[in-house]
Amino acid sequence: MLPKIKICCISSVDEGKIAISYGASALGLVGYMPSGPGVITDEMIASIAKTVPPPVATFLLTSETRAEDIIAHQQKVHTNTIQIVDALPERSYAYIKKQLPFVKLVQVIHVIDDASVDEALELSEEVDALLLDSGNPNLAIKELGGTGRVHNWQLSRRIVERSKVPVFLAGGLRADNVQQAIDAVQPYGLDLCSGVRTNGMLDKQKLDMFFKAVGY
Ligand SMILES: O=C(O)c1ccccc1NCC(=O)[C@H](O)[C@H](O)COP(=O)(O)O
Repeated sequence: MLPKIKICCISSVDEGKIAISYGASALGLVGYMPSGPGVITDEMIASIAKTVPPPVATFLLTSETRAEDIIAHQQKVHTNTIQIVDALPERSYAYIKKQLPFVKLVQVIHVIDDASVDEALELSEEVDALLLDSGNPNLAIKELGGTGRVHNWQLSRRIVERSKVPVFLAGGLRADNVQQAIDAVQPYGLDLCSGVRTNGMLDKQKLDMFFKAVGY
């Protein structure tokens, strides 16, 4: 089966339609972040989300880490999935699921070292999917995604082999490295932002090359 493709940093209704026309299974809509190129307003996230047809998932990327703030963020924009890009100190996944039973939860793991593998496998018990990215939450200004960098795919492969839930691979994916990434990691899905953009805009030629490189 071909990996699902999530196109992230969607910034308008038009970009969403273009990504879907190439075969995207999910769109990423980036809320407020401490850094990164893909942030849009919550009003724009809500307007894009309501135009997306049912088979395509809408991921709200939130940097909130308290359950009530995450719930309030989703209730403002009405996506069907929440992508949590930072660690939740209170591990409040069960509470969020109880409050939002029809919304899927995806936890981002920034893959840095062996501890990231342990963290991912522990959290795979709590969420609907994992997304392995290349940020650095330990910096003074947190880097929580959209870096354009690849990480250590051997660590990601170890997570995929043992995770109880589907795993998306992100971080620096492009048409010219995606097949190598698939072979190395065997993820359920792929997620990318900078690899299909030119000067911040979705680039149809790069989208075409990326989807073809994956085998669509
Ligand atoms: O793009 C951002 O501004 C951003 C900031 C903080 C968290 C996530 C962000 N982007 C969304 C994503 O999940 C990206 O698709 C993912 O990080 C991969 O990005 P890239 O390496 O540029 O393909």
